[in-house]
Amino acid sequence: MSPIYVAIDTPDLARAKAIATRTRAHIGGIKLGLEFFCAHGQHGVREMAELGLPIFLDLKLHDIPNTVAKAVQALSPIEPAILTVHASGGRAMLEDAKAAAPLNTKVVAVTMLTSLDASDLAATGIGGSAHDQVLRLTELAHEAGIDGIVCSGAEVAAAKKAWPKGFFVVPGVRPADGPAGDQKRVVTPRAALDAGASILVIGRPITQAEDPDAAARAIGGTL
Ligand SMILES: O=c1ccn([C@@H]2O[C@H](COP(=O)(O)O)[C@@H](O)[C@H]2O)c(=O)[nH]1
Repeated sequence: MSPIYVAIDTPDLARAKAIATRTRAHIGGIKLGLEFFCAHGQHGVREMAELGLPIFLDLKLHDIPNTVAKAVQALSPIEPAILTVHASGGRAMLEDAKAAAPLNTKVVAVTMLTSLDASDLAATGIGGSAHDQVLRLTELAHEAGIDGIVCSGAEVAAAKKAWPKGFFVVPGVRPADGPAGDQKRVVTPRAALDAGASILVIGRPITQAEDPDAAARAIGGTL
C-alpha cells in the first residue's frame, strides 16, 4: 500500500472526486482538510469515502477538552481512518479526543505546522528550535495516549526515537527542486520515509500538476 495520502484541498466536490479517481492507483488514501470540510461537511466526506480509499480528516481540532471531545463524537459516524487535533491544546484535550474517537480512528496531534520556522515560534513567545518544540509536543502526545503526531520530515527521526511505536504523519513534502510555496520545513518524499514517516501528505505537487496521475506515479517511483 502506498504511503502517499493526497491532500485534496479544494471546495469543488467534482474536482475532489476527479483527483482522487485519477490518482487512486498511486496513493494510499485521501486527506480532506478545512477547505473541503467547510464547503461540504460530513456529507461531502461520505461521498469521497464511497471511492473506497481510507479517509484522513485533517480538521486540526483545537479547543477546550469538552468542546473537542463533543466535536470528535459528532464526527464519529464518518469513522475517518485518521483525525487530527492540535497538540498545543494540552494533555486533557488530547486524552478526551482519543476517548471520544471510534476505535478504528487514529487520533494524531499536529506538533508544529510545517509552514512555520523558529522565527515564527519566537514571534508567539516560544523559545528554542522547531526540533525542540516538536519533541516537547511529541512527548505530550505520547503521554496522553493518542496514536501519533504530525511533524516535518526534519524532525521525524528524533520523534520516532522518542516514540518508536508512534504513527508519524509528514506533510511539507516536496519532490527535489519543487516549489515550497508557503511551506517552510520541507523534505523530499524519499527523505521523509527514510527518516521514519508512517505516511506522507502530499498536496499541490500532485493536485496542481498538469497530470495529477503522472505526478503521483512519478513521486511513488522515488520511494
Ligand atoms: O503541519 C502541517 C499539517 C498539515 N498540513 C496539511 O498538509 C497539506 C499539505 O499540502 P501541500 O500542498 O503539499 O503543501 C495541506 O492540506 C495542509 O493543510 C501541512 O501542510 N502542515
